[in-house]
Amino acid sequence: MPDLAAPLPYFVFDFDSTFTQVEGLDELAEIALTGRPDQAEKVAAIKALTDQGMAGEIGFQESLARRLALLGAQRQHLAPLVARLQGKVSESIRRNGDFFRRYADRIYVVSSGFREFIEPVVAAYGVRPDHVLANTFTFDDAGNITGCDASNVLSRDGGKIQQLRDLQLDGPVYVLGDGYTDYQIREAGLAKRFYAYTENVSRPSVVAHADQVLPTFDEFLYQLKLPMTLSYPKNRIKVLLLENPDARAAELFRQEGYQVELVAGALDEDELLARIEGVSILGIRSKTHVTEKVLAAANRLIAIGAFCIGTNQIDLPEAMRRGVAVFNAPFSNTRSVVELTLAELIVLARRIPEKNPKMHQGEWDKSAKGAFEVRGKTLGIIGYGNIGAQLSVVAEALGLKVIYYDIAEKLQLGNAHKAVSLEELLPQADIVTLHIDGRPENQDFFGAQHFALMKPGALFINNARGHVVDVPALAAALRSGHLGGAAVDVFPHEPKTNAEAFESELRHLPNVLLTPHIGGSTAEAQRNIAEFVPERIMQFINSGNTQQSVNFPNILLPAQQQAHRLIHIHANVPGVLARINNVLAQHHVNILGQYLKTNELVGYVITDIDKAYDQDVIQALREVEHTIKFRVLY
Ligand SMILES: NC(=O)C1=CN([C@@H]2O[C@H](COP(=O)(O)OP(=O)(O)OC[C@H]3O[C@@H](n4cnc5c(N)ncnc54)[C@H](O)[C@@H]3O)[C@@H](O)[C@H]2O)C=CC1
Ligand SMILES: O=C(O)C(=O)COP(=O)(O)O
Repeated sequence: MPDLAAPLPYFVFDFDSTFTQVEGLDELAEIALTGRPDQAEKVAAIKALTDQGMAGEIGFQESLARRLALLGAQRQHLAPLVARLQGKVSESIRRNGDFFRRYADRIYVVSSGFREFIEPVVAAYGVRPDHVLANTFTFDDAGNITGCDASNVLSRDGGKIQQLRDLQLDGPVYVLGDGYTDYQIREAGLAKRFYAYTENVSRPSVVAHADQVLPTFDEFLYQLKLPMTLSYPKNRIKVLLLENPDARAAELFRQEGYQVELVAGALDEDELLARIEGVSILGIRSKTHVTEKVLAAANRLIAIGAFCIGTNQIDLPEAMRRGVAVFNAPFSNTRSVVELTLAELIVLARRIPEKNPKMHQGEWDKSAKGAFEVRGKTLGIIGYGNIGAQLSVVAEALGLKVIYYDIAEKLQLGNAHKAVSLEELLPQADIVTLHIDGRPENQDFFGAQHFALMKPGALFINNARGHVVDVPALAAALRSGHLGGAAVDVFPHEPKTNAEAFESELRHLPNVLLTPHIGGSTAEAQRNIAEFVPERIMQFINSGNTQQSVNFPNILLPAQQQAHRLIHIHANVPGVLARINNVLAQHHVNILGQYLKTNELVGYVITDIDKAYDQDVIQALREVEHTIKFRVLY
């Protein structure tokens, strides 16, 4: 870490694949060879030579000479090349352009690439031509690029070392680059530190020699406590994804620059406790329980993503008290559960769970006994939420009569009839299906007295949560023959992974269809969930938007240009907003926009303030009484 009271070190940047995302010569080859049949082959050969040179496998001069011979480029290709490179400046360098303009005196770009394309690209960032050290092309009279100026030290092996010697910089030098030749400057004793820059390409032989690895330029600025655009480097945000959400989720988080770690199954409390430290985003599905103890150990947790609908597995009030926002995917898999339920009620009505295994054993049991059409029968839906209500509409289309019961007032859809109690619904229904949520009060919601109220021969379906049904009572109702059959997708105790055995007293009962909690397990649902949840979480992290959070007051404040955004989460006690605003007033900070919303436990304030503020105000805001979490977003 430099002593920033002293003059800054000199920063020596490589250009190709560091300042820009790509290699200039590779891009030039693509432009020059456009439309030629051998384009792909030649570009591939040039790229291979670039890599060999960068990794130190062949000498730099050999790599360069061989690439130029293959190139066939002309002067007229340089303007389109510059335009292309201007659009391919590394993302984190682009967003921290102010740094380059502000410290232009201390910045050099030293590259074995070519001045003709480097100078105009870095000039837009305030880097002066005399601080660009690079090769130059040679041309023939027809404008063909014939090679490079051989008198330039950078065209030779060890060129960067010699160039740094010639520069005679009068202070410590920090080199940032992706290539072996960048490391060699440090090896030769001409740089104090070498940072392997891996935002665009990571070469093991280079990373192995680095003092530090930089996944982004934000990380460099953060480590050196230099001014930066983001308040925190995204590469420091760790995501732990459990229970196999669709691969798209990890892809989206990685695209955002986060570090992602995957665990195939669920984790129990002890296992999660061992892994939660340092995690900023935890992704789970229905099986991992996020308890008070886990939340207490989660020292960096910002958000939990439930890659499913149910959130009963999360201690939501405790998450709230700790300022951890929870998001789920309330709609993405509802259709899948509806389709499964429809399939099940027909399959049960035809007694297929009994007939199918018999067929596999060679037994031909053709009979109509106990089989019925569902048309005209009554479907009793308990829990008329997103799934229950959608099922109601589709079931009516099949010719079922629908009766439903919900503790909340719900709009009845189609010709569905509302029952005021379970006692009213159960004796009327030929098929009863549960779609209530798994809140703790619903533990053992449906028991022996409810099965007794059902019609003899009626069917029972539970695709909601295992613990809402008294399973021994269900087994007894099936064994006694009172119920005609059941389909069950969810169980009080479910295996954590596919490697564990499934135990239940429902196994081996007649006309019982058992499925391994697959109500939402379709390609469509999983893909939708894997897009929806990361999007919500990233919106929360980047802009403070808590829309559709399960446990946080929902706020959406439009982004303000030229503002800093402060996020303040506090215990919901009187006077906190006044205290926040007192601190801002005392520090003469101008508020550009502000929004407060509270729920029973927490208050959530987004404040946009003027660009100009001193650092003391941030500390003072952190110290406001009853603060749970405070973040500067940008
Ligand atoms: N098997 C699977 O793979 C899946 C299971 N689920 C489960 O299905 C549940 C329901 O999902 P959604 O319809 O999307 O949720 P939702 O929240 O839209 O609907 C739940 C409804 O149940 C009602 N309710 C809750 N407790 C009740 C009670 N004791 N008596 C009567 N009504 C009650 C609520 O008022 C609400 O209207 C989820 O919470 C989840 O546990 C969801 C998706 C997939
Ligand atoms: O969405 C839900 O609540 C579900 O029960 C689906 O759970 P899963 O993602 O399959 O563990």
